[in-house]
Amino acid sequence: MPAHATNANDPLARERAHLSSSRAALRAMRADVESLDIKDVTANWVNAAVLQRQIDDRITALADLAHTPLFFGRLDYLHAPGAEQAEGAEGERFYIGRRHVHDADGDPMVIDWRAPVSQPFYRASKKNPMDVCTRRRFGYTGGELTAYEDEDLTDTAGAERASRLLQSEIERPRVGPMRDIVATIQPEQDEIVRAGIGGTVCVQGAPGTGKTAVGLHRVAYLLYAHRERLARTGTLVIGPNRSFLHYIEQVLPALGELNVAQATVDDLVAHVEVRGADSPAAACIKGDARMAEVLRRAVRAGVTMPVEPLVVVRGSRRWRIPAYEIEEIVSELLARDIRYGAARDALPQRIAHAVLVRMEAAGEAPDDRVQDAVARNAAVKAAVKTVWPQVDPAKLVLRLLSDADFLAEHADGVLSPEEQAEILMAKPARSVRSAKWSSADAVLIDEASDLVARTSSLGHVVLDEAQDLSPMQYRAVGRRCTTGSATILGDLAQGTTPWATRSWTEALTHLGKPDAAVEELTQGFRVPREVIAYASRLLPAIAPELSEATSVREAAGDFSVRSVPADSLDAAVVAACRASLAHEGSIGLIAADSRIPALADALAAAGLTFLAPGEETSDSARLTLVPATLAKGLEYDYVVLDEPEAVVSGEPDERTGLRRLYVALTRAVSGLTVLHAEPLPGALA
Ligand SMILES: Nc1ncnc2c1ncn2[C@@H]1O[C@H](COP(=O)(O)OP(=O)(O)OP(=O)(O)O)[C@@H](O)[C@H]1O
Repeated sequence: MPAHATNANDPLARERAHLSSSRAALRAMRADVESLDIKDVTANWVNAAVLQRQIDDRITALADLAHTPLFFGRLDYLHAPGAEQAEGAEGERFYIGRRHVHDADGDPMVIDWRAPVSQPFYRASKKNPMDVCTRRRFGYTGGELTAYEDEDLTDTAGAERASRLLQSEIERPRVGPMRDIVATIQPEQDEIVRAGIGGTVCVQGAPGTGKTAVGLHRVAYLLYAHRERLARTGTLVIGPNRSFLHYIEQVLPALGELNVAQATVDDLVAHVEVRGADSPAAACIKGDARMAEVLRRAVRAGVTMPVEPLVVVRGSRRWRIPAYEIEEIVSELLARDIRYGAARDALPQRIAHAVLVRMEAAGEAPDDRVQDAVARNAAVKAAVKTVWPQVDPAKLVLRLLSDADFLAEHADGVLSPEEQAEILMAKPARSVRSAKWSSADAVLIDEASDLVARTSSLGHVVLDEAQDLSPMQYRAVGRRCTTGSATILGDLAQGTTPWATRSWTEALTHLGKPDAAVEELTQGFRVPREVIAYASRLLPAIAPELSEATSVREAAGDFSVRSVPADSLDAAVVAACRASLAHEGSIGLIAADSRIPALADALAAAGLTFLAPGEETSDSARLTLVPATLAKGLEYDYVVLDEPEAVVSGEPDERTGLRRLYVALTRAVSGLTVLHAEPLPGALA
């Protein structure tokens, strides 16, 4: 590998020249956009504002970030693949980067990693070279191109060699928020990233196998391949909590995608303010898919068959529709698979039609306007109001949860009397506003809302840490992608809710995508070998069907488990944090939620400043104090884990406790120190 570029014949010097001219081209592209004058092309201020926003987004997307290399790879093909594959570029050689860059003539200098021509960069092998003869990877130090590495894919005799640049990228210490992995996406990951938009993909993967990374890159890929369609229909990334969303929020913008919404499941169903909490037993029942049937019955329960005929007066004439005829119309609407609200909206026209039939029979010739007028007639409106009353979803759920008879009527044969008793409010609330709603209640209201009026569907939804969702929550996510597709990411071993997913097939059924393919990722990129082996001792107790993850990290982790006297635990934890701070990278002190106040005091007394999860670590603030319940999905270079037994006993049952511990044990990239005063949980010892 060339050490340093000295002259123009040096390949590294030539690559650097290509880098600087590509950068210049990118600056020119940005300058072009900045100089656009939209005054003359927009008719009104609304258009102007929309256009200006698009322009601002584009200017942001075109920023040349000093520390993110403009290209990270080069492919030399045996035959020119054609401009159609390569963003208009001709020839056999392509530079692969985060974004497309072209010169003043419009000729591509850097090809987007998502273009078809870039795919062999991730997938080609000596066994299947995909018409590529050389794959070149570039190494950067602080934004400077400093190295390259070639793989000759035509040399089928030579063995596949692990790439040093790839390895050093994987082993790089972590600081700050999550970053993209475009330069090093692995073949098994790339298959998921580039899977077609039509199908839903579900990924089971052990901690650190790149599920989150893959999900985010998949959104970026789909936005590239189906830009217009997704601009219309929208994309959404769903994560478990705010701190997690903060941690991942910069990945897509770094890939040039600024318009992907992020939310938690609670955000999606925020019809009411959540101020209460359920017992685990009540939450399990409220999250059970059987609740959908209870709600369906309750929503339609208000529909009553008329007993009186309907009389519509028009001018000097009276038109009489007998009760049985309205009953027929109502029965027909009930039998149809349409939303309660849509059926209610259709009812006046159906009744008006019956009136019109009579008018015609009497020799009149009414037109559409007459039908509309009849539909708006006060008598028709009044009939609709009694026969098919309006449903307020929150009021309906409130009634179900506070009126034992109403619940019994609609849960009959669905929920046992004990289950019904469990979900009834101890103190029935007077109104929707004053009720102490729980987050499971909000999901019920969302289901009821969808029974009344269809929830609009997005083009693609990525659901991360899916294993924690209840069946009712899967349904809530599923109705947001009925006409689109989804990427479901999770790990059954990390399910820490009492209703955690037992099987992906079941989850996908609740989601409404029973035919989705389930893929598995097994190569771990985060956790050192020794640490993952230690954490995997818990697998027989928490997810016996899953196999242990491997680790692609070569660097041996710093790993120790130390027993200390109870009265010196806090001091030992502080000392371990201090020792970890001697290394570069981020440090996470993970502890049972109940231990957080004591540890916060101990850190403060020792003069160590610390952050809360989700707050951005930086070179000057690298220590985060993490309650075990917020550790999911996050990672730190060095982790200090306080008192495992407290993490386990902080949960309602042992299996959940051990799963919480499994999550905490698998956050470390370079080192893990476990400190305990109580005996370690049996499954670990
Ligand atoms: N191909 C790759 N190249 C380099 N780094 C990678 C690659 N895949 C994943 N990583 C890194 O490994 C770490 C773990 O990835 P990620 O958080 O996506 O895993 P996960 O499967 O979602 O983990 P968890 O189950 O713990 O939430 C991240 O730092 C990610 O950037």
